[in-house]
Amino acid sequence: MAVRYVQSCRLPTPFGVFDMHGFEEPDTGKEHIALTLGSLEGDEPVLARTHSECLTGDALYSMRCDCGYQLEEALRSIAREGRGILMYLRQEGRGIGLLNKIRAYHLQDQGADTVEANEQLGFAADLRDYTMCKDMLDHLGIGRLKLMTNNPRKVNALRGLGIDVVERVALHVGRNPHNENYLATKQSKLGHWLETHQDDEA
Ligand SMILES: Nc1nc2c(ncn2[C@@H]2O[C@H](COP(=O)(O)OP(=O)(O)OP(=O)(O)O)[C@@H](O)[C@H]2O)c(=O)[nH]1
Ligand SMILES: [Zn+2]
Repeated sequence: MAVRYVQSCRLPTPFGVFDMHGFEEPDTGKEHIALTLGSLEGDEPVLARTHSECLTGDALYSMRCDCGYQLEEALRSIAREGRGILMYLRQEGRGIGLLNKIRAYHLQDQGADTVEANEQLGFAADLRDYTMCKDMLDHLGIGRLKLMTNNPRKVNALRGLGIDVVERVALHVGRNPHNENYLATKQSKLGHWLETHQDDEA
């Protein structure tokens, strides 16, 4: 077991009133949450987002990345659908942590791309592990997902954990002059599906 369930409460947002479920990694003390909306029972796939923490984008309006825009769009889409889940995973900076992300951004300010910056700091490009998602989904009784992501590694990682990703929903929002290079590197080096047309690779 990667995480254990702790407690749930209501979470009113501008998009709708979600239920917030708290989970804890016993080994590390790391805390993760899931926001759910509507009835999740039954075989009908659930609209889902696994969102990795990005303090700068999610809370501080940073335009260096697309995270904050994706978070808002995912919550809006779930509210529109009336049913869904957003797992908010505490794996800041693709797993290197906030202060290392600032170190990486400093290198990027001097010309490195997002992958080179991680490597110059001695980290792999992406250190994330999604094992906690399986426990969270099992706890909530969710088996089948329509996953909002542009990241093929995320789809593969979840499928590798036995999670049935039946559909991949593109999440193309927030492109701006400050994240143009970052998005280009995600596409060329990390393999993200970022074409503007509706693609259906997954
Ligand atoms: N190390 C590092 N992490 C970053 C950088 N920019 C954003 N992040 C982190 O990257 C994570 C989001 O990863 P993305 O690749 O944008 O998105 P994803 O979640 O893998 O893919 P999508 O589902 O398509 O959004 C968050 O944890 C951010 O904090 C960066 O330049 N360097
Ligand atoms: Zn971000």
